[in-house]
Amino acid sequence: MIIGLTGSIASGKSTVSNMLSKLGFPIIDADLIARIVVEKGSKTLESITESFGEEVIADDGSLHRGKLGEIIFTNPSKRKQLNDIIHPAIRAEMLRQKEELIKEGHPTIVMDIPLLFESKLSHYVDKILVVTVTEEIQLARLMARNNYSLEEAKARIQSQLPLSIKEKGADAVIYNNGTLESTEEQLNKILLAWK
Ligand SMILES: CC(C)(COP(=O)(O)OP(=O)(O)OC[C@H]1O[C@@H](n2cnc3c(N)ncnc32)[C@H](O)[C@@H]1O)[C@@H](O)C(=O)NCCC(=O)NCCS
Ligand SMILES: Nc1ncnc2c1ncn2[C@@H]1O[C@H](COP(=O)(O)OP(=O)(O)OP(=O)(O)O)[C@@H](O)[C@H]1O
Repeated sequence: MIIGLTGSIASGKSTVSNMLSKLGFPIIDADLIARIVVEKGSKTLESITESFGEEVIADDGSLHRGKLGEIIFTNPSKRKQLNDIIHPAIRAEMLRQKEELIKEGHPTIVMDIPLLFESKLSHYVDKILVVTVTEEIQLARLMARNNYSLEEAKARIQSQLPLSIKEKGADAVIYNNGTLESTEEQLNKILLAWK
């Protein structure tokens, strides 16, 4: 069984993914892959530089994530431009890792994909688990975690589909507004039901 773990920015996907990892499930992490495919010297980083200019490259030749983030989270057409460059590479690596884990004989695999719905990747997975929070808590946690201003945090939240829509497309929903214990309890119940 392939579990698709999704939600919105700062809703708690990594928190739940860490819990699943501790339970022994192998995790395919789209955010981590997104970092690997743009490493120095990669074709993808070359394409990004061609489209966005040297201003998104740091002094050491690596991607300046802050600069690129400033551009794409406030401009939908630039965001699409980046997605068109980087998403094919991310998808290819996610599928490669999935095949490898299946070959290794893992009965259950978790794919942590923030943009599962936006990128229409539901067919990659058998069950969709959405981690949700209230807008208020999401904003507060995002500002605290990344030191973002209200505007920066809102821009990032608005670059994704609303959580209310993602909840409707879920096989199960974890409400991550309370304690970590409460989140873990919900997760355990869902896993039991899916056994
Ligand atoms: C623009 C980049 C360089 C900014 O890097 P930064 O370190 O500030 O953010 P990070 O990568 O940790 O992403 C944080 C969160 O932002 C959200 N996010 C990232 N990219 C996008 C996007 N293109 N559209 C909407 N939300 C996004 C996701 O919820 C993600 O979990 C980076 O987010 C990126 O390369 N994005 C494109 C790849 C992508 O779509 N990743 C999402 C998972 S496939
Ligand atoms: N139940 C909780 N109680 C308190 N803080 C929490 C809880 N769940 C998550 N957090 C905190 O909220 C922030 C966002 O959580 P997390 O990083 O898991 O979200 P995410 O969905 O993976 O975000 P992103 O899409 O940006 O990768 C983190 O700083 C995390 O420590």
